[in-house]
Amino acid sequence: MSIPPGLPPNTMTALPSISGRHPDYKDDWMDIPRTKLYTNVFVWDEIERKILLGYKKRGFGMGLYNGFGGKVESGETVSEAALRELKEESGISANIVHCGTLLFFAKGESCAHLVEVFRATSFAGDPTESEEMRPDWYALSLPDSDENSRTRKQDPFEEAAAIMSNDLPSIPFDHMWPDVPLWFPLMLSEKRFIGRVDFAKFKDDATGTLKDAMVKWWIGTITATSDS
Ligand SMILES: CNc1ncnc2c1ncn2[C@@H]1O[C@H](COP(=O)(O)OP(=O)(O)OP(=O)(O)O)[C@@H](O)[C@H]1O
Repeated sequence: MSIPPGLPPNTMTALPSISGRHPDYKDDWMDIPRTKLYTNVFVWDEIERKILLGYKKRGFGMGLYNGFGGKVESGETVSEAALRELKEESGISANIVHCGTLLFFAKGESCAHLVEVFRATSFAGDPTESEEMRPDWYALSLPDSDENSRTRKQDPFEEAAAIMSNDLPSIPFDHMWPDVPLWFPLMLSEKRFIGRVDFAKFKDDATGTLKDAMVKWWIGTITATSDS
């Protein structure tokens, strides 16, 4: 499948890719009226095997865990916005590296989120709760999938890390945006990725309420040649 509309069109072949759709969704990518630029920063410590996530206390994504980020304000670069939001929401500073570009659109909304994702493994300061986010450390791990558990069992370093594991809680993937498990493993393995996920409201069988579900998605790993 080719790179979805709305993503940087001149990106070199992005391979391999992960794509899928909801069984009840037959349409193509939705038309996006407008796009706003956002940042999202994930900070982890390779040695202590821990990752910092924030619990969103208000507004968009309230009740979910995520990296730290927000809207890019006029006059600032994307990296400046990423560092500002990280500091405002978590109290820390970090050496950030850009690793992904993700486009999210929910049916009926007036605006899509174009999210520039950054990673950092060196940082300064103590995580501090803000009005918007409550930061906490979680044990560094991959989301559960057949693929991940297969590779984990084969990797002696992962096994050793699990044995030495800290007492931190595991990453609450069930209380994060549903797209996170699609690209999180790419981010942790320091790959570069682009992707798009469209959402629509579906009835949640368990609660009977309408819930945003992923209806169409595509994530591609950017090959090394795209830098040239
Ligand atoms: C749909 N799938 C998604 N998966 C993962 N992350 C997602 C996301 N969709 C949005 N995000 C992130 O959610 C934050 C919203 O930021 P948000 O609080 O709205 O921005 P900002 O802090 O500027 O808002 P205020 O106006 O100050 O409240 C920001 O990090 C953005 O990257």
